[in-house]
Amino acid sequence: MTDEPQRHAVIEVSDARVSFGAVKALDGVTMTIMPGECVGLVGHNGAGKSTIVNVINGGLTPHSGTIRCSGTVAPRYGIGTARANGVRCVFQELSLCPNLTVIENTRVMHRTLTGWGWRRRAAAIIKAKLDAIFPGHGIDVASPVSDLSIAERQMVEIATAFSQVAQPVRLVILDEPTSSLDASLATQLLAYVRTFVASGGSVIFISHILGEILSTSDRIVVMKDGRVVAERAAAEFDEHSLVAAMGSVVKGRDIAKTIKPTDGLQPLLTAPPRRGKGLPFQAFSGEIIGLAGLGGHGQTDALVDLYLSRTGSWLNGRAPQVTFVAGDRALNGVFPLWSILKNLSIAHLSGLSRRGGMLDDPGEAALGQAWKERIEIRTPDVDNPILSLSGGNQQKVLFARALATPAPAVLMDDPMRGVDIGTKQEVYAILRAEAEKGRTFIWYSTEMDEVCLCDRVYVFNNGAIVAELKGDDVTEKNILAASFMGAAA
Ligand SMILES: Nc1ncnc2c1ncn2[C@@H]1O[C@H](COP(=O)(O)OP(=O)(O)OP(=O)(O)O)[C@@H](O)[C@H]1O
Repeated sequence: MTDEPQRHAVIEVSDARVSFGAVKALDGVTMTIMPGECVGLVGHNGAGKSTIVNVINGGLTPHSGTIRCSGTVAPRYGIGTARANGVRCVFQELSLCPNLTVIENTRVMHRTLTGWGWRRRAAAIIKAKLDAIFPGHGIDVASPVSDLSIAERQMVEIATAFSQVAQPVRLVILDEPTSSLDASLATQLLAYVRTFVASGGSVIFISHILGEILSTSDRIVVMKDGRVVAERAAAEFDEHSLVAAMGSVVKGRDIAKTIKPTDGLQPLLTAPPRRGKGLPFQAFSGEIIGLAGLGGHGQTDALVDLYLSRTGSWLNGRAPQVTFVAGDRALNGVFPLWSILKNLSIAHLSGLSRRGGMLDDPGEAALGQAWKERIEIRTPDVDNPILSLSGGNQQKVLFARALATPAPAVLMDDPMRGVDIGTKQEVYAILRAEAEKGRTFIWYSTEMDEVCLCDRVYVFNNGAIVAELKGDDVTEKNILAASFMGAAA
Protein backbone atom coordinates (compact mmCIF):
# COMPACT_ATOMS: atom_id res chain seq x y z
CA MET A 1 0.00 0.00 0.00
CA THR A 2 1.12 3.52 -0.61
CA ASP A 3 0.32 6.64 1.37
CA GLU A 4 0.11 8.73 -1.78
CA PRO A 5 -3.44 10.05 -2.25
CA GLN A 6 -5.10 8.83 -5.42
CA ARG A 7 -4.84 11.45 -8.14
CA HIS A 8 -8.10 11.87 -9.98
CA ALA A 9 -8.39 13.26 -13.46
CA VAL A 10 -9.70 16.83 -13.55
CA ILE A 11 -12.02 15.75 -16.37
CA GLU A 12 -12.53 12.39 -17.97
CA VAL A 13 -14.72 12.08 -21.06
CA SER A 14 -15.56 8.52 -22.14
CA ASP A 15 -16.86 7.47 -25.54
CA ALA A 16 -18.48 10.83 -26.37
CA ARG A 17 -20.55 10.97 -29.53
CA VAL A 18 -21.96 14.10 -31.17
CA SER A 19 -23.59 14.35 -34.61
CA PHE A 20 -24.76 17.36 -36.58
CA GLY A 21 -27.14 15.84 -39.11
CA ALA A 22 -25.08 13.40 -41.14
CA VAL A 23 -21.76 14.77 -39.81
CA LYS A 24 -20.26 12.77 -36.94
CA ALA A 25 -18.38 15.55 -35.17
CA LEU A 26 -17.37 13.16 -32.34
CA ASP A 27 -17.39 9.47 -33.04
CA GLY A 28 -16.55 7.89 -29.68
CA VAL A 29 -13.93 10.18 -28.14
CA THR A 30 -12.29 9.33 -24.82
CA MET A 31 -10.07 11.98 -23.24
CA THR A 32 -8.57 12.30 -19.76
CA ILE A 33 -6.96 15.45 -18.38
CA MET A 34 -4.80 15.04 -15.27
CA PRO A 35 -3.85 17.84 -12.85
CA GLY A 36 -0.59 19.59 -13.74
CA GLU A 37 -0.44 18.71 -17.42
CA CYS A 38 -0.75 20.57 -20.68
CA VAL A 39 -2.46 18.45 -23.32
CA GLY A 40 -1.91 19.55 -26.91
CA LEU A 41 -4.89 18.85 -29.16
CA VAL A 42 -4.29 18.84 -32.91
CA GLY A 43 -6.12 17.72 -36.05
CA HIS A 44 -7.25 18.95 -39.44
CA ASN A 45 -9.97 21.60 -39.79
CA GLY A 46 -13.24 19.93 -38.86
CA ALA A 47 -11.56 17.04 -36.97
CA GLY A 48 -13.76 17.69 -33.91
CA LYS A 49 -11.43 19.65 -31.61
CA SER A 50 -13.83 22.52 -30.84
CA THR A 51 -16.66 20.03 -30.39
CA ILE A 52 -14.84 18.02 -27.69
CA VAL A 53 -13.84 21.32 -26.08
CA ASN A 54 -17.50 22.35 -26.03
CA VAL A 55 -18.39 19.06 -24.36
CA ILE A 56 -15.71 19.55 -21.68
CA ASN A 57 -16.78 23.16 -21.22
CA GLY A 58 -20.36 22.02 -20.65
CA GLY A 59 -21.76 24.01 -23.59
CA LEU A 60 -22.70 20.91 -25.57
CA THR A 61 -24.27 17.72 -24.22
CA PRO A 62 -22.98 14.68 -26.08
CA HIS A 63 -25.61 12.36 -27.57
CA SER A 64 -23.93 9.53 -25.66
CA GLY A 65 -20.93 9.07 -23.40
CA THR A 66 -20.05 9.92 -19.80
CA ILE A 67 -18.17 12.77 -18.14
CA ARG A 68 -16.40 12.41 -14.81
CA CYS A 69 -15.18 15.34 -12.71
CA SER A 70 -12.48 14.46 -10.17
CA GLY A 71 -13.43 10.80 -10.48
CA THR A 72 -17.19 11.23 -10.01
CA VAL A 73 -19.71 10.81 -12.82
CA ALA A 74 -21.52 14.08 -13.50
CA PRO A 75 -24.92 13.00 -14.85
CA ARG A 76 -26.19 16.46 -15.80
CA TYR A 77 -22.94 18.05 -16.82
CA GLY A 78 -23.38 21.59 -18.16
CA ILE A 79 -21.73 25.00 -18.11
CA GLY A 80 -22.55 25.46 -14.41
CA THR A 81 -20.95 22.12 -13.44
CA ALA A 82 -17.92 22.85 -15.58
CA ARG A 83 -17.37 26.26 -13.99
CA ALA A 84 -17.94 24.89 -10.50
CA ASN A 85 -15.18 22.38 -11.25
CA GLY A 86 -12.81 25.15 -12.30
CA VAL A 87 -13.07 24.63 -16.09
CA ARG A 88 -12.56 27.77 -18.19
CA CYS A 89 -12.46 28.17 -21.94
CA VAL A 90 -11.01 30.71 -24.34
CA PHE A 91 -12.97 30.24 -27.53
CA GLN A 92 -11.72 30.49 -31.09
CA GLU A 93 -14.40 33.07 -31.88
CA LEU A 94 -13.79 35.74 -29.29
CA SER A 95 -16.75 36.22 -27.01
CA LEU A 96 -16.29 39.62 -25.33
CA CYS A 97 -19.09 42.21 -25.45
CA PRO A 98 -17.68 44.98 -27.65
CA ASN A 99 -19.74 47.82 -26.14
CA LEU A 100 -18.62 47.07 -22.58
CA THR A 101 -15.25 47.96 -21.07
CA VAL A 102 -12.63 45.36 -20.20
CA ILE A 103 -13.62 45.75 -16.53
CA GLU A 104 -17.31 45.22 -17.31
CA ASN A 105 -16.49 42.17 -19.42
CA THR A 106 -14.56 40.76 -16.47
CA ARG A 107 -17.70 41.19 -14.38
CA VAL A 108 -19.80 39.39 -17.04
CA MET A 109 -17.44 36.40 -16.95
CA HIS A 110 -17.17 36.35 -13.15
CA ARG A 111 -20.68 36.70 -11.80
CA THR A 112 -19.56 36.64 -8.17
CA LEU A 113 -17.87 40.02 -8.64
CA THR A 114 -20.81 41.89 -7.14
CA GLY A 115 -21.49 44.42 -4.40
CA TRP A 116 -19.85 47.67 -3.38
CA GLY A 117 -16.57 48.35 -5.20
CA TRP A 118 -16.89 45.55 -7.79
CA ARG A 119 -15.41 47.79 -10.49
CA ARG A 120 -12.30 48.45 -8.50
CA ARG A 121 -11.90 44.75 -7.67
CA ALA A 122 -12.57 43.65 -11.26
CA ALA A 123 -10.04 46.21 -12.55
CA ALA A 124 -7.40 44.97 -10.11
CA ILE A 125 -8.02 41.30 -10.96
CA ILE A 126 -7.89 41.65 -14.74
CA LYS A 127 -4.98 44.09 -14.69
CA ALA A 128 -2.93 41.82 -12.44
CA LYS A 129 -3.55 38.83 -14.71
CA LEU A 130 -2.75 40.78 -17.88
CA ASP A 131 0.47 41.96 -16.22
CA ALA A 132 1.33 38.39 -15.20
CA ILE A 133 0.71 36.85 -18.64
CA PHE A 134 1.62 39.70 -21.00
CA PRO A 135 4.05 42.01 -19.16
CA GLY A 136 4.10 45.46 -20.81
CA HIS A 137 0.74 44.82 -22.56
CA GLY A 138 -0.35 48.49 -22.54
CA ILE A 139 -4.09 47.70 -22.39
CA ASP A 140 -6.25 50.27 -20.60
CA VAL A 141 -8.81 48.15 -18.73
CA ALA A 142 -11.25 51.07 -18.64
CA SER A 143 -11.47 51.09 -22.47
CA PRO A 144 -14.44 49.65 -24.33
CA VAL A 145 -13.53 46.37 -25.99
CA SER A 146 -14.50 47.82 -29.39
CA ASP A 147 -11.45 50.12 -29.11
CA LEU A 148 -9.07 47.17 -28.77
CA SER A 149 -7.27 45.39 -31.61
CA ILE A 150 -8.06 41.73 -32.20
CA ALA A 151 -4.78 40.76 -30.50
CA GLU A 152 -5.65 42.86 -27.44
CA ARG A 153 -9.11 41.31 -27.29
CA GLN A 154 -7.55 37.85 -27.40
CA MET A 155 -5.20 38.85 -24.56
CA VAL A 156 -8.15 40.03 -22.45
CA GLU A 157 -10.05 36.78 -23.07
CA ILE A 158 -7.03 34.75 -22.04
CA ALA A 159 -6.41 36.83 -18.91
CA THR A 160 -10.10 36.57 -17.94
CA ALA A 161 -10.00 32.79 -18.23
CA PHE A 162 -6.94 32.48 -15.99
CA SER A 163 -8.29 34.97 -13.38
CA GLN A 164 -9.31 33.42 -10.13
CA VAL A 165 -12.33 35.02 -8.45
CA ALA A 166 -14.52 32.56 -6.53
CA GLN A 167 -13.53 28.99 -7.46
CA PRO A 168 -9.96 27.91 -8.15
CA VAL A 169 -9.07 27.66 -11.85
CA ARG A 170 -8.24 23.99 -12.50
CA LEU A 171 -8.45 23.54 -16.28
CA VAL A 172 -8.11 26.23 -18.93
CA ILE A 173 -8.97 25.32 -22.50
CA LEU A 174 -7.18 27.47 -25.04
CA ASP A 175 -8.70 27.05 -28.53
CA GLU A 176 -6.12 28.55 -30.91
CA PRO A 177 -5.08 31.23 -28.42
CA THR A 178 -2.14 32.53 -30.43
CA SER A 179 -3.94 32.87 -33.78
CA SER A 180 -4.05 36.67 -33.48
CA LEU A 181 -0.93 37.15 -31.35
CA ASP A 182 2.45 38.04 -32.80
CA ALA A 183 5.50 35.94 -31.97
CA SER A 184 6.54 37.84 -28.84
CA LEU A 185 3.03 37.80 -27.29
CA ALA A 186 2.70 34.12 -28.15
CA THR A 187 6.00 33.42 -26.38
CA GLN A 188 4.76 35.25 -23.26
CA LEU A 189 1.56 33.19 -23.24
CA LEU A 190 3.33 29.87 -23.70
CA ALA A 191 5.71 30.68 -20.85
CA TYR A 192 2.71 31.47 -18.63
CA VAL A 193 1.04 28.19 -19.58
CA ARG A 194 4.13 26.31 -18.37
CA THR A 195 4.09 28.28 -15.08
CA PHE A 196 0.39 27.52 -14.57
CA VAL A 197 0.93 23.83 -15.26
CA ALA A 198 3.94 23.71 -12.93
CA SER A 199 1.71 25.03 -10.16
CA GLY A 200 -0.73 22.12 -10.63
CA GLY A 201 -3.17 23.63 -13.14
CA SER A 202 -4.18 21.85 -16.36
CA VAL A 203 -4.43 23.21 -19.90
CA ILE A 204 -5.89 21.88 -23.13
CA PHE A 205 -4.04 23.67 -25.86
CA ILE A 206 -5.37 23.64 -29.44
CA SER A 207 -3.18 25.08 -32.16
CA HIS A 208 -2.32 24.57 -35.81
CA ILE A 209 1.17 25.89 -35.13
CA LEU A 210 2.85 22.60 -34.41
CA GLY A 211 6.06 24.10 -33.01
CA GLU A 212 3.99 25.64 -30.18
CA ILE A 213 2.24 22.36 -29.48
CA LEU A 214 5.50 20.42 -29.38
CA SER A 215 7.29 22.92 -27.15
CA THR A 216 4.46 23.54 -24.66
CA SER A 217 2.55 20.26 -24.24
CA ASP A 218 3.34 17.31 -21.98
CA ARG A 219 1.07 15.01 -23.98
CA ILE A 220 -0.41 15.35 -27.46
CA VAL A 221 -3.76 14.03 -28.64
CA VAL A 222 -4.35 13.85 -32.39
CA MET A 223 -7.91 13.87 -33.76
CA LYS A 224 -9.09 12.95 -37.22
CA ASP A 225 -12.68 12.82 -38.49
CA GLY A 226 -14.21 12.87 -35.01
CA ARG A 227 -11.89 10.25 -33.46
CA VAL A 228 -8.68 10.22 -31.44
CA VAL A 229 -6.14 8.60 -33.77
CA ALA A 230 -2.94 9.06 -31.74
CA GLU A 231 -2.03 9.96 -28.17
CA ARG A 232 1.53 10.06 -26.83
CA ALA A 233 3.96 12.04 -24.71
CA ALA A 234 4.95 15.20 -26.60
CA ALA A 235 8.61 14.15 -26.50
CA GLU A 236 7.74 11.14 -28.65
CA PHE A 237 6.50 13.33 -31.52
CA ASP A 238 8.31 15.59 -33.93
CA GLU A 239 6.76 17.81 -36.57
CA HIS A 240 6.85 15.10 -39.26
CA SER A 241 5.30 12.36 -37.13
CA LEU A 242 2.66 14.78 -35.85
CA VAL A 243 1.65 15.86 -39.34
CA ALA A 244 1.65 12.22 -40.45
CA ALA A 245 -0.62 11.30 -37.54
CA MET A 246 -3.01 14.07 -38.65
CA GLY A 247 -3.16 12.46 -42.08
CA SER A 248 -1.09 15.00 -44.04
CA VAL A 249 2.49 15.11 -45.26
CA VAL A 250 5.05 17.81 -44.61
CA LYS A 251 5.97 19.40 -47.88
CA GLY A 252 9.11 21.48 -48.43
CA ARG A 253 8.55 25.00 -47.16
CA ASP A 254 11.35 26.57 -49.13
CA ILE A 255 9.41 27.66 -52.15
CA ALA A 256 11.88 29.53 -54.35
CA LYS A 257 11.53 33.28 -53.93
CA THR A 258 11.64 35.47 -56.96
CA ILE A 259 13.33 38.83 -56.93
CA LYS A 260 11.97 40.38 -60.07
CA PRO A 261 13.81 43.33 -61.60
CA THR A 262 11.50 46.29 -61.14
CA ASP A 263 13.60 49.09 -62.64
CA GLY A 264 11.55 51.15 -65.05
CA LEU A 265 8.35 49.22 -64.25
CA GLN A 266 5.17 50.91 -63.17
CA PRO A 267 4.15 49.72 -59.66
CA LEU A 268 0.69 48.21 -59.32
CA LEU A 269 0.10 49.75 -55.88
CA THR A 270 1.88 52.59 -54.10
CA ALA A 271 1.47 54.46 -50.85
CA PRO A 272 3.49 57.37 -49.43
CA PRO A 273 5.37 57.02 -46.12
CA ARG A 274 2.80 56.47 -43.41
CA ARG A 275 2.21 59.47 -41.13
CA GLY A 276 4.99 61.16 -43.08
CA LYS A 277 7.58 58.83 -41.52
CA GLY A 278 9.62 55.87 -42.73
CA LEU A 279 9.65 54.29 -46.19
CA PRO A 280 7.03 54.45 -48.96
CA PHE A 281 5.21 51.29 -50.08
CA GLN A 282 5.37 49.86 -53.58
CA ALA A 283 4.04 46.61 -55.02
CA PHE A 284 4.80 45.32 -58.50
CA SER A 285 2.93 42.78 -60.56
CA GLY A 286 3.61 39.15 -59.56
CA GLU A 287 5.17 39.87 -56.16
CA ILE A 288 4.33 38.28 -52.83
CA ILE A 289 4.94 41.04 -50.29
CA GLY A 290 4.89 40.39 -46.56
CA LEU A 291 3.96 42.94 -43.91
CA ALA A 292 5.83 42.14 -40.72
CA GLY A 293 6.64 43.60 -37.32
CA LEU A 294 5.01 43.29 -33.95
CA GLY A 295 1.22 42.97 -34.08
CA GLY A 296 -0.79 46.19 -34.07
CA HIS A 297 1.98 48.39 -35.48
CA GLY A 298 -0.04 49.60 -38.45
CA GLN A 299 -0.06 46.61 -40.81
CA THR A 300 -3.86 46.20 -40.89
CA ASP A 301 -4.36 49.97 -41.25
CA ALA A 302 -1.94 49.96 -44.19
CA LEU A 303 -3.92 47.18 -45.87
CA VAL A 304 -7.22 48.96 -45.28
CA ASP A 305 -5.82 52.24 -46.69
CA LEU A 306 -4.52 50.44 -49.78
CA TYR A 307 -7.91 48.79 -50.25
CA LEU A 308 -9.85 52.03 -49.85
CA SER A 309 -7.52 53.86 -52.22
CA ARG A 310 -8.52 51.44 -55.01
CA THR A 311 -12.20 50.87 -54.26
CA GLY A 312 -13.62 54.30 -53.56
CA SER A 313 -15.08 54.86 -57.04
CA TRP A 314 -18.66 53.97 -57.95
CA LEU A 315 -17.48 53.72 -61.55
CA ASN A 316 -15.13 50.80 -60.91
CA GLY A 317 -17.02 48.67 -63.40
CA ARG A 318 -16.91 44.89 -63.44
CA ALA A 319 -13.23 44.32 -62.79
CA PRO A 320 -12.15 44.94 -59.19
CA GLN A 321 -8.59 46.22 -58.80
CA VAL A 322 -8.07 44.79 -55.33
CA THR A 323 -9.69 42.24 -53.09
CA PHE A 324 -9.34 41.79 -49.35
CA VAL A 325 -9.26 38.85 -46.94
CA ALA A 326 -10.41 40.36 -43.64
CA GLY A 327 -8.56 39.53 -40.46
CA ASP A 328 -11.43 39.40 -37.99
CA ARG A 329 -13.57 36.65 -39.46
CA ALA A 330 -16.60 37.14 -37.21
CA LEU A 331 -16.59 40.95 -37.44
CA ASN A 332 -15.68 41.67 -41.06
CA GLY A 333 -15.59 38.37 -42.91
CA VAL A 334 -18.50 36.01 -42.58
CA PHE A 335 -22.15 36.74 -43.46
CA PRO A 336 -23.50 34.55 -40.65
CA LEU A 337 -27.01 34.00 -42.02
CA TRP A 338 -25.86 33.03 -45.53
CA SER A 339 -24.85 29.69 -47.00
CA ILE A 340 -21.26 28.67 -47.65
CA LEU A 341 -21.79 29.21 -51.39
CA LYS A 342 -23.24 32.73 -51.03
CA ASN A 343 -20.40 33.67 -48.70
CA LEU A 344 -17.92 32.45 -51.29
CA SER A 345 -19.44 33.99 -54.41
CA ILE A 346 -20.33 37.44 -53.03
CA ALA A 347 -17.11 39.13 -54.16
CA HIS A 348 -17.41 37.75 -57.68
CA LEU A 349 -21.05 38.59 -58.50
CA SER A 350 -20.01 40.81 -61.41
CA GLY A 351 -18.35 37.80 -63.04
CA LEU A 352 -21.38 35.61 -62.36
CA SER A 353 -24.10 37.94 -63.63
CA ARG A 354 -23.94 37.46 -67.34
CA ARG A 355 -27.60 36.78 -68.14
CA GLY A 356 -28.98 40.30 -68.40
CA GLY A 357 -27.97 41.09 -64.85
CA MET A 358 -29.36 37.81 -63.46
CA LEU A 359 -27.10 35.53 -61.46
CA ASP A 360 -25.64 32.61 -63.37
CA ASP A 361 -26.74 29.88 -60.91
CA PRO A 362 -24.92 26.96 -62.57
CA GLY A 363 -21.78 29.13 -62.81
CA GLU A 364 -22.03 29.98 -59.13
CA ALA A 365 -22.53 26.32 -58.18
CA ALA A 366 -19.53 25.30 -60.30
CA LEU A 367 -17.41 27.99 -58.63
CA GLY A 368 -18.40 26.69 -55.18
CA GLN A 369 -17.71 23.07 -56.12
CA ALA A 370 -14.33 23.93 -57.64
CA TRP A 371 -13.13 25.77 -54.52
CA LYS A 372 -14.59 23.17 -52.17
CA GLU A 373 -12.36 20.58 -53.85
CA ARG A 374 -9.35 22.84 -54.36
CA ILE A 375 -8.88 23.75 -50.70
CA GLU A 376 -10.93 20.97 -49.13
CA ILE A 377 -13.78 22.87 -47.53
CA ARG A 378 -15.15 20.08 -45.33
CA THR A 379 -18.91 20.06 -45.83
CA PRO A 380 -21.35 17.65 -47.39
CA ASP A 381 -23.02 20.54 -49.26
CA VAL A 382 -21.95 24.13 -50.00
CA ASP A 383 -25.59 25.20 -49.61
CA ASN A 384 -25.30 24.52 -45.85
CA PRO A 385 -25.11 27.57 -43.56
CA ILE A 386 -21.61 29.03 -43.19
CA LEU A 387 -21.84 28.63 -39.40
CA SER A 388 -22.11 24.85 -39.80
CA LEU A 389 -18.43 24.90 -40.75
CA SER A 390 -15.57 24.64 -38.27
CA GLY A 391 -13.61 27.87 -37.75
CA GLY A 392 -10.74 26.89 -40.04
CA ASN A 393 -13.14 25.87 -42.80
CA GLN A 394 -14.91 29.25 -42.55
CA GLN A 395 -11.53 30.88 -43.00
CA LYS A 396 -10.92 28.80 -46.14
CA VAL A 397 -14.20 30.15 -47.57
CA LEU A 398 -13.03 33.74 -47.00
CA PHE A 399 -9.78 32.94 -48.71
CA ALA A 400 -11.56 31.32 -51.66
CA ARG A 401 -13.86 34.37 -51.87
CA ALA A 402 -10.88 36.61 -52.56
CA LEU A 403 -9.03 34.27 -54.88
CA ALA A 404 -12.16 33.59 -56.94
CA THR A 405 -12.24 37.24 -58.08
CA PRO A 406 -10.09 38.35 -61.01
CA ALA A 407 -8.57 41.21 -58.95
CA PRO A 408 -4.86 41.59 -59.79
CA ALA A 409 -3.97 42.50 -56.20
CA VAL A 410 -5.01 40.46 -53.15
CA LEU A 411 -4.67 42.09 -49.73
CA MET A 412 -4.59 39.58 -46.88
CA ASP A 413 -4.92 40.40 -43.18
CA ASP A 414 -3.54 37.28 -41.47
CA PRO A 415 -5.65 35.03 -43.70
CA MET A 416 -4.44 31.63 -42.44
CA ARG A 417 -5.75 32.14 -38.92
CA GLY A 418 -6.91 28.71 -37.73
CA VAL A 419 -6.23 26.93 -41.03
CA ASP A 420 -4.67 23.46 -40.69
CA ILE A 421 -1.18 22.68 -41.88
CA GLY A 422 -2.22 20.51 -44.83
CA THR A 423 -4.43 23.26 -46.28
CA LYS A 424 -1.85 25.94 -45.57
CA GLN A 425 0.63 24.11 -47.75
CA GLU A 426 -1.94 23.90 -50.56
CA VAL A 427 -2.65 27.61 -50.20
CA TYR A 428 1.06 28.54 -50.27
CA ALA A 429 1.36 26.64 -53.55
CA ILE A 430 -1.74 28.42 -54.94
CA LEU A 431 -0.27 31.82 -53.98
CA ARG A 432 3.02 31.05 -55.69
CA ALA A 433 1.29 29.75 -58.84
CA GLU A 434 -0.99 32.82 -59.01
CA ALA A 435 1.96 35.16 -58.44
CA GLU A 436 3.79 33.53 -61.31
CA LYS A 437 0.78 34.37 -63.49
CA GLY A 438 1.19 38.02 -62.46
CA ARG A 439 -1.08 38.37 -59.42
CA THR A 440 0.24 40.45 -56.51
CA PHE A 441 -0.25 39.46 -52.87
CA ILE A 442 0.19 41.81 -49.93
CA TRP A 443 0.22 39.54 -46.92
CA TYR A 444 0.16 40.49 -43.26
CA SER A 445 0.86 37.45 -41.15
CA THR A 446 1.48 36.95 -37.44
CA GLU A 447 3.34 33.70 -38.28
CA MET A 448 7.03 34.18 -38.93
CA ASP A 449 7.23 31.07 -41.16
CA GLU A 450 4.70 32.67 -43.48
CA VAL A 451 6.42 36.04 -43.61
CA CYS A 452 9.61 34.23 -44.55
CA LEU A 453 7.89 32.77 -47.63
CA CYS A 454 7.48 36.25 -49.13
CA ASP A 455 9.66 37.72 -51.91
CA ARG A 456 9.89 41.09 -50.22
CA VAL A 457 8.93 42.23 -46.72
CA TYR A 458 8.09 45.61 -45.24
CA VAL A 459 8.68 45.74 -41.48
CA PHE A 460 6.35 48.03 -39.50
CA ASN A 461 7.05 49.82 -36.26
CA ASN A 462 4.81 52.41 -34.62
CA GLY A 463 2.61 52.76 -37.69
CA ALA A 464 5.45 53.35 -40.19
CA ILE A 465 7.51 51.14 -42.50
CA VAL A 466 10.98 51.02 -40.96
CA ALA A 467 12.71 48.44 -43.14
CA GLU A 468 12.46 46.68 -46.47
CA LEU A 469 13.95 43.19 -46.83
CA LYS A 470 14.31 41.29 -50.10
CA GLY A 471 14.87 37.66 -51.12
CA ASP A 472 17.49 35.95 -48.94
CA ASP A 473 17.49 38.86 -46.48
CA VAL A 474 13.95 37.90 -45.49
CA THR A 475 14.93 35.97 -42.36
CA GLU A 476 13.48 35.77 -38.87
CA LYS A 477 16.62 37.38 -37.43
CA ASN A 478 16.48 40.41 -39.74
CA ILE A 479 12.72 40.84 -39.29
CA LEU A 480 12.98 40.72 -35.49
CA ALA A 481 15.93 43.12 -35.48
CA ALA A 482 13.97 45.64 -37.55
CA SER A 483 10.76 45.13 -35.54
CA PHE A 484 12.40 45.81 -32.20
CA MET A 485 14.87 48.47 -33.15
CA GLY A 486 12.65 50.33 -35.54
CA ALA A 487 15.60 50.84 -37.83
CA ALA A 488 16.58 49.34 -41.14
CA ALA A 489 18.11 45.89 -40.70
N1 LIG B 1 -23.40 23.86 -35.37
C1 LIG B 1 -23.00 22.96 -36.28
N2 LIG B 1 -23.83 22.55 -37.26
C2 LIG B 1 -23.43 21.64 -38.18
N3 LIG B 1 -22.20 21.08 -38.22
C3 LIG B 1 -21.33 21.46 -37.28
C4 LIG B 1 -21.66 22.43 -36.27
N4 LIG B 1 -20.59 22.61 -35.47
C5 LIG B 1 -19.62 21.81 -35.95
N5 LIG B 1 -20.06 21.12 -37.03
C6 LIG B 1 -19.28 20.14 -37.82
O1 LIG B 1 -18.65 19.26 -36.91
C7 LIG B 1 -17.36 18.93 -37.40
C8 LIG B 1 -16.32 19.19 -36.31
O2 LIG B 1 -16.19 20.61 -36.14
P1 LIG B 1 -15.20 21.28 -35.09
O3 LIG B 1 -15.56 22.73 -35.03
O4 LIG B 1 -15.23 20.51 -33.83
O5 LIG B 1 -13.79 21.08 -35.83
P2 LIG B 1 -12.33 21.60 -35.39
O6 LIG B 1 -11.45 20.40 -35.31
O7 LIG B 1 -12.44 22.46 -34.18
O8 LIG B 1 -11.90 22.45 -36.67
P3 LIG B 1 -11.03 23.82 -36.78
O9 LIG B 1 -9.60 23.41 -36.70
O10 LIG B 1 -11.37 24.32 -38.15
O11 LIG B 1 -11.49 24.73 -35.69
C9 LIG B 1 -17.13 19.73 -38.68
O12 LIG B 1 -17.39 18.90 -39.78
C10 LIG B 1 -18.18 20.82 -38.59
O13 LIG B 1 -18.59 21.21 -39.89
